[in-house]
Amino acid sequence: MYVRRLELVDFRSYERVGVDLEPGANVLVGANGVGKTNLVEALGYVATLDSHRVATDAPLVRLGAESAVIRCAVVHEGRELLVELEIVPGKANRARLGRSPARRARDVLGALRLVLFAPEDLELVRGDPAERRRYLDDLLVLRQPRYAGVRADYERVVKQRNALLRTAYLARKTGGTRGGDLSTLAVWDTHLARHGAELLAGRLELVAALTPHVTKAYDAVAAGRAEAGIVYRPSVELVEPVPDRAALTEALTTALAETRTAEVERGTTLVGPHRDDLVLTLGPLPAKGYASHGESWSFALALRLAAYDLLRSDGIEPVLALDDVFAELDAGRRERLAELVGGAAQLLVTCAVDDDVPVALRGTRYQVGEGTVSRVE
Ligand SMILES: Nc1ncnc2c1ncn2[C@@H]1O[C@H](COP(=O)(O)OP(=O)(O)OP(=O)(O)O)[C@@H](O)[C@H]1O
Repeated sequence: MYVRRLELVDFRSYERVGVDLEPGANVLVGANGVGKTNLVEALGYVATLDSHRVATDAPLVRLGAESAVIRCAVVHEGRELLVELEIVPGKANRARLGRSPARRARDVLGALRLVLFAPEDLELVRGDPAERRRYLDDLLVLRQPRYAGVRADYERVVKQRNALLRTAYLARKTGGTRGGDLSTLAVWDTHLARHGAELLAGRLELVAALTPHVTKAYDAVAAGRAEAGIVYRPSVELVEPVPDRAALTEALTTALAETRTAEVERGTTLVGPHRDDLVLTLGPLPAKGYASHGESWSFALALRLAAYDLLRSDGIEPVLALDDVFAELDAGRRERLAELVGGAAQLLVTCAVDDDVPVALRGTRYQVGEGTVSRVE
């Protein structure tokens, strides 16, 4: 799979820009702050409907504009598909696939499979569990787009259940009588257990498939230092490593009953996949709190390379984007990384200085200026 063309209107710093890309390596060069990351961020957004830099859509729209458009032509198995997304902050995104409007924006998921590694990914190792849950869920959706619906349903249930618990909590605190009614909580428990089990099952299956790829990728990046592992840590007790949906629903239902008093006391939902973590280990130690800067960086890179490898083993070779990566690496690691990714169907590399990019990856070159991208022949 590769992106043949990318067009942006009012996205980030770009008023209007278009760039034809090539299979193989594409190197986007430009001074700091000219908009290189904005280009790969736009493609990442098409792949996941999510930005790797911001949690809300407003910063993606150019200052002073009302909406942003990302349009890209994706070639897969010799066929070209046009994907268009209009981002309207505060409203649902609009999307087109080919010539037809999509019913929902999430219908575009699966059209572009792209794995992006960026400096922000250090947070995968050092940051809160939410970062690692997002990594897993984005990958889950990239592999099986139907999980976008599962994820959205689960998030909606948690939000509504939390609103109910919070209202009761506040009513109790203020001594009021209104809003303290928890009679519908049992209904929300049922929904939470059902959608939560679905999401949890997806994550557990994903982690089982991903683990050997993470170990292998870290070994390749860090050259035989401690072995890297990943362990899914659920907020409920599981008897088997990958239980079936019914067992997971049961486990969540039991855990909700057990924590009911604490949840009512604290006014929030304390069990479910939104409280889980993916623990990263280096040898016998957790990476978080123990790994050095270089090890953390290698682990974050290994997580992305493992995602790329897993998607590739599913049968569709994804696009790989490396944002500002090479400047962080010493010469040995640069060469090792170049060897690992050199064969990608399409590789997008951003950098401020050409010399940072290993010779083997210097394919098609683009000069990025303020609001412009031009190919260097
Ligand atoms: N919504 C927006 N409207 C206008 N400009 C924006 C918007 N969001 C970001 N920018 C501008 O885009 C620029 C950052 O672009 P980007 O992050 O792509 O830079 P870069 O070329 O990757 O830089 P570096 O090499 O430093 O990583 C900044 O100058 C920022 O002010």
